[in-house]
Amino acid sequence: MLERGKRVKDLKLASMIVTASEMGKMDRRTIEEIGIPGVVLMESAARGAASFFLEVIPDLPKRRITVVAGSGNNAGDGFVLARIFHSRGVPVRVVCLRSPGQLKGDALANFQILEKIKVPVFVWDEGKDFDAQWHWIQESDAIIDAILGTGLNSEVRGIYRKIIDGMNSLSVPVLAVDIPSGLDASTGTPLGTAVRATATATFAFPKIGHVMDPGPDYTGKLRVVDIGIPSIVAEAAQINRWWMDAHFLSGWLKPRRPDVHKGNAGHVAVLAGSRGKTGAATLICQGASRVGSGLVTLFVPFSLNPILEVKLTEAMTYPIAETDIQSPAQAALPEILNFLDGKQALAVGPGISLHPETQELVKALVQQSPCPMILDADALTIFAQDPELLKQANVPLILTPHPGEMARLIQDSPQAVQRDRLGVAAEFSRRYGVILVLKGYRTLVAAPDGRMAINGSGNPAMASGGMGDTLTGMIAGFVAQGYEPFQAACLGVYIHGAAADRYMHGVATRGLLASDILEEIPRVIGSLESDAG
Ligand SMILES: NC(=O)C1=CN([C@@H]2O[C@H](COP(=O)(O)OP(=O)(O)OC[C@H]3O[C@@H](n4cnc5c(N)ncnc54)[C@H](O)[C@@H]3O)[C@@H](O)[C@H]2O)[C@H](O)CC1
Ligand SMILES: [K+]
Repeated sequence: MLERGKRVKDLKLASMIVTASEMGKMDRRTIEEIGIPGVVLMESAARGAASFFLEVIPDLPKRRITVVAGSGNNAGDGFVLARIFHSRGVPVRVVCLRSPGQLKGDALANFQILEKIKVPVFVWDEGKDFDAQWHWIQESDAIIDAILGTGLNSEVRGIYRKIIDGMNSLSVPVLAVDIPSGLDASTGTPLGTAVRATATATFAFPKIGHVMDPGPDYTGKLRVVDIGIPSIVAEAAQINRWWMDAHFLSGWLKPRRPDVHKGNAGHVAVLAGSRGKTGAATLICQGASRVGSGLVTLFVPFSLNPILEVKLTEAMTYPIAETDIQSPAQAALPEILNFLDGKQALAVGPGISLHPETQELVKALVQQSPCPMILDADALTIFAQDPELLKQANVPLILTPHPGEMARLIQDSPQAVQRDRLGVAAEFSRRYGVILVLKGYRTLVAAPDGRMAINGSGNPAMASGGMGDTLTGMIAGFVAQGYEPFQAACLGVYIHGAAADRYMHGVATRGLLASDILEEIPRVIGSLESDAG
């Protein structure tokens, strides 16, 4: 879980997720333009890391701690940590993987202090036998990884690789400074190899590498340590990538007016369902109602109407013309368009089938709908052949693909999507001018203007049919209540996962039904409303 530093100044800033280079620029501006010396940042970083590490391993002071250091400022943080523990009488020692002669600046200054206070330092000699030196690290009860941080710039090889792999083979907790060594801070990909940390203390802001797969497997428990980067520097960085949690969304939910009524709390129209797929339509409608929409109407193929009248209570149904496979027919277009006048959102897709007539109906709706549309499931596949058609919309579009549907939309493989989730989502959103919700572990919400939100809620129990339908309805519900499409998508995505978290808290990692989370949705909304104070 992502834990916040104690002093959260600006919630939006506290939710920023940065790349290595964005962080490096903020460090440099803080030091060179604002005038906070690097050693002060280094001291703050190490002291924050020390207190977090002591929280994670309370008996740390009783352990033989080895700081394994590289050659840059990540090592510098490690040297300060060694000094902190040494000053508390902890049997700490330092193993330098590079000659101290290569150290410079703040790292060298802190290394020289270690020498003066007689902290035991061992300098690894690559010319000597590995096993004869390995005991310096092996004889540890805890290891602090200060080898590489955001300065990683190539694949880890040679002695660094051997030592990192060796550390990973020990059954000793490894506490990472800033980023597990070897993990690319900007992507979450290990470059050759990476430390599998028990916990990571990172500085100022979480990095993409901490939260995007497989980064969390290496990061372990994460704490963001506030080291005093001035908010003027963070704001000037104009980062538009955020971690989505209650902090980030707090204040987004507009208070309900006392005189609100079902006629002015948003009317969601839904086009979903075909023979054998009536459950999807049901879940969309219920998701939309549960986030607070005033009214929900489901367009349903005529012969299925009696079924949906039984399955739905709060939502109304509007029987429409159907094809020979009981899916929505093209002939339904005029009635649907006429009904949409004065409605605030149209959700389309789950279970409607790929019947040619249904495809033509959906394409016509994208061109002519008077209200924003949320496209999911079959509606996404319909556009996979020709995503350019999405540009014909005169209203905002929100697309909610899972990786397989995303792959079809970009004519590539799901593996290619998963290899670069942020890049694929951002590029598709920008190119077609749509809000793109790329579902999966750490669902992403991308906007054409470059905004990107990474979802922090949700759990593996959500891997079950119907979850996406519920989400589609929730997002449509927030659009219908007047939230800007990016915000509506963020609220839907975060609350959807948080509702699943609430329901499954302490239960299991499986067995969750999409309908189970419906009752939890207002409880999550309630906690966000109370957060807003
Ligand atoms: N975020 C902050 O406000 C602060 C961060 N600090 C720490 O500084 C490091 C970044 O330090 P930097 O000197 O830029 O780089 P590293 O220490 O991460 O790397 C050292 C050095 O390693 C070499 N290198 C790069 N890739 C490889 C490789 N594959 N194999 C071997 N060697 C490699 C390269 O020469 C690098 O320069 C940040 O993580 C924080 O820990 C500040 O101390 C406090 C403020
Ligand atoms: K590190």
